Amino acid sequence: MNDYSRIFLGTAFTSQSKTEIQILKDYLFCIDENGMIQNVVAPEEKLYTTLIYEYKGKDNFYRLPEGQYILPGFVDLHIHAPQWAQSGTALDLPLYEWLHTYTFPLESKFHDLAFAREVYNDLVTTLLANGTTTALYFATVHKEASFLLAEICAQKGQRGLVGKVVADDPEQNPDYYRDLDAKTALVETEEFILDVKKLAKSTKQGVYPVVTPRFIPSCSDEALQGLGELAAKHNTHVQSHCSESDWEHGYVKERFHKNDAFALQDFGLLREKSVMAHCNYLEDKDVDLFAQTGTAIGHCPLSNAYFANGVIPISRFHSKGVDIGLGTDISAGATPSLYDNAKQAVVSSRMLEDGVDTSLPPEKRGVAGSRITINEAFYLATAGGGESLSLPVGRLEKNYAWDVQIVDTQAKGNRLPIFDEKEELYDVFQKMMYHVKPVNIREVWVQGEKVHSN
Ligand SMILES: O=c1[nH]c(=O)c2nc[nH]c2[nH]1
Repeated sequence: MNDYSRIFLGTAFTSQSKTEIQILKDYLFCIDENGMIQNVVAPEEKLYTTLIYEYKGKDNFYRLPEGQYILPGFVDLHIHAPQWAQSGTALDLPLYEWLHTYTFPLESKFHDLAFAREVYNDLVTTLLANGTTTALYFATVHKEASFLLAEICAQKGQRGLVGKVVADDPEQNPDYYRDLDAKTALVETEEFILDVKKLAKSTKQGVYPVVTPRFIPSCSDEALQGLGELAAKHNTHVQSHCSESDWEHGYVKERFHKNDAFALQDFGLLREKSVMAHCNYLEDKDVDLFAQTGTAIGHCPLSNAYFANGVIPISRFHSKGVDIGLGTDISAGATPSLYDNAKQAVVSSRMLEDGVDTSLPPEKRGVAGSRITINEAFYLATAGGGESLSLPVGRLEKNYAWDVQIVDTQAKGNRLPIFDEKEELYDVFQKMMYHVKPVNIREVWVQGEKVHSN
């Protein structure tokens, strides 16, 4: 007698490699009490009929209806939770002005816990409804409100990795929104790390504290150094922005006479569990340093269209062995959906390959070899995100967490354009990646628990 806490029978899609999709037609997924996938059983295996015989008709046996499919839950590798309150506005300014005119004033309001609760509750619910089961969040400089975000993730069942933002440099941050000084920032960061680690003990899917220098321009040397030490001492994840725009990349070069990657490395901030957002201006030596240290890139294609002043050569960086995942970068990217960002990642890569200035001859217009496919974008949103965080999520395989979204291609209100019962499953997959909306996402599961249904 097998003893699984749940068994799902359905057709699923998962990454086989960075560029290939594995189609698991009518497979059984056997989940244990810790919410981990214990077994993945193909119809041709002997065990298949035994398991169906044992579990069919029981409450813990789930057979997907016709037209529904299982995808891994998405991993949002870069998102500013407080900025949900301004999502869709103010995208007409360059980064520096956007931060000072709109973003810092908004984030400063998160000392108000009632406001923070309202925004964070709504955001976490919205992300789950969009199929995002894991998120790597920037909160604000406020320790209590940042902890509240971790608590809301814990309550709602999302795997949240949360950073109390550090921004202490009085030259670069307004008086109304910054840490008092480096020492206070470090003390509060350490308290935050310990509080979230304690919360994690009672949270099935896990919540994680993240050391979060906003970006080099926001932080003093003392804060950057201390944060590197805290990350090592408590073995935490680290996140920041890196080589993000002409202005930011230039600022770091002027201050340290080197690129962001090497400056961050000097402060101990490039680690196996580090994720750096954007990274559009990495040179080959920076990419090699990322690969050596295990640092990952959080690719945010929609945000990049507004603030990066260029398209990141994601295909080249991927081929150099760096882990890469996908981020919404709310609110510089104005959508909570990683489906939208996956599509944009493909589109941006195509524009980089072909070029955009039609006054140039075709052979001079673009950067050859830059395109990625929707398979690769799916990989970034799922397995790539899991690898970037060193967590067993983003794949439908034994010993991975049961973090999934169940997608209904026939949902009323957004029926996908599938007109042939015998449509190739790979075509169904592509149509899902291009057409799914929250209305299609029937259920979301994290660590073996249902956290959203529609
Ligand atoms: O897209 C961005 N959003 C931010 O909030 C931010 N802060 C520094 N650099 C940033 N980039």
